[in-house]
Amino acid sequence: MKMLMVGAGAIGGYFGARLLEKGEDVTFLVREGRKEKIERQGLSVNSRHGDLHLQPALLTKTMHAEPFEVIILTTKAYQLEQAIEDIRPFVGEETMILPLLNGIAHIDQLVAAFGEEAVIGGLCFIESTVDEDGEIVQTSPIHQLVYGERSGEQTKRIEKLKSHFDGTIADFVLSGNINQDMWHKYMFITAMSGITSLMESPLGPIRELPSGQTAIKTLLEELEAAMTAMEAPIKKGIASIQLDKMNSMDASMKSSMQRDMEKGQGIEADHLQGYLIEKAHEANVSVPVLETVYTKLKLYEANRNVAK
Ligand SMILES: NC(=O)C1=CN([C@@H]2O[C@H](COP(=O)(O)OP(=O)(O)OC[C@H]3O[C@@H](n4cnc5c(N)ncnc54)[C@H](OP(=O)(O)O)[C@@H]3O)[C@@H](O)[C@H]2O)C=CC1
Ligand SMILES: CC(C)(CO)C(=O)C(=O)O
Repeated sequence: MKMLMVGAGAIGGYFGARLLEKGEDVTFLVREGRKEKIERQGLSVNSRHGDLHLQPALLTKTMHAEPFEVIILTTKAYQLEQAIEDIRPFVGEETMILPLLNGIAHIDQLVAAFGEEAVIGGLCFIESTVDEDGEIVQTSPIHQLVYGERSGEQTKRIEKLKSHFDGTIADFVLSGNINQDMWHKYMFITAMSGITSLMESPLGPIRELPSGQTAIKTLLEELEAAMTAMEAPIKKGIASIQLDKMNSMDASMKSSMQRDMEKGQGIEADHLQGYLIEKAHEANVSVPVLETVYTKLKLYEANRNVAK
């Protein structure tokens, strides 16, 4: 099955390398800078699940290639508009588009560009980053990719995809309710990235403080209220399940947003927190902790723009 991984960054590089390790037919769509780097030094993954060093097939947007059967999108949300234009030549009638971005707003963007049928659902749980040498560093035990038809059906194409994902040294999970899974992950990451970025701390020290525990709980409750008002397909009481999850995670856990801020890079504030604030306002749901988080993120963005 011909797969195109769009982006060879923290998650694209990781899951793409794992699929290549298994022997799958994966090509990376990259931009010039990344292409030169990978051609020069290879694609290296340093992971607690085993290191990899590969020389993968690379494509840039101006090169010719036949359409791919599956295109896995792993850019940041603020890079998606350009990525949509760049992948158009590689999308055929039968192509499945599988986004792994955090958030939910990108689904409408992709459906508008490629149609309802082309877009399947996806998300991932992994703690991964690209270091200063361009190598991928994957740290925590979890390295899970969840995917499925947004209709919830077990179609032939999703079964085929499963047969190619199965057996990879990473946890590829076919979901029968990917819409709900994506909303739950959206809630989780909005809180997790929000609180760790606001406090500039890994999760452990925040949640050990009673006030930190209250802040996380209140934020999750605000998110559940906003999503409920939006009629998102979430489980009732999910905020408390996610609080338990955050309390059971490794104390050293950081969010990718926080790591990006530490590196002075762009962040997905509007795609994650901003989108939900807009929807909460439309539904008259009050979200003061979420707004506090968002203010911090917007100040970071403003200072970063001044420093550029
Ligand atoms: N990192 C993590 O642990 C997790 C991240 N996520 C989510 O996954 C998504 C990706 O994050 P992450 O992997 O950290 O981001 P990275 O910045 O590490 O990787 C994004 C990659 O996409 C590439 N890219 C951007 N636009 C294009 C394009 N038009 N064509 C080809 N390549 C392109 C970038 O290339 P270039 O090198 O040229 O800039 C970069 O290598 C985000 O939505 C994030 O929230 C979800 C779970 C965990
Ligand atoms: C919280 C985590 C690491 C879980 O996958 C994540 O999604 C992120 O930081 O973007």
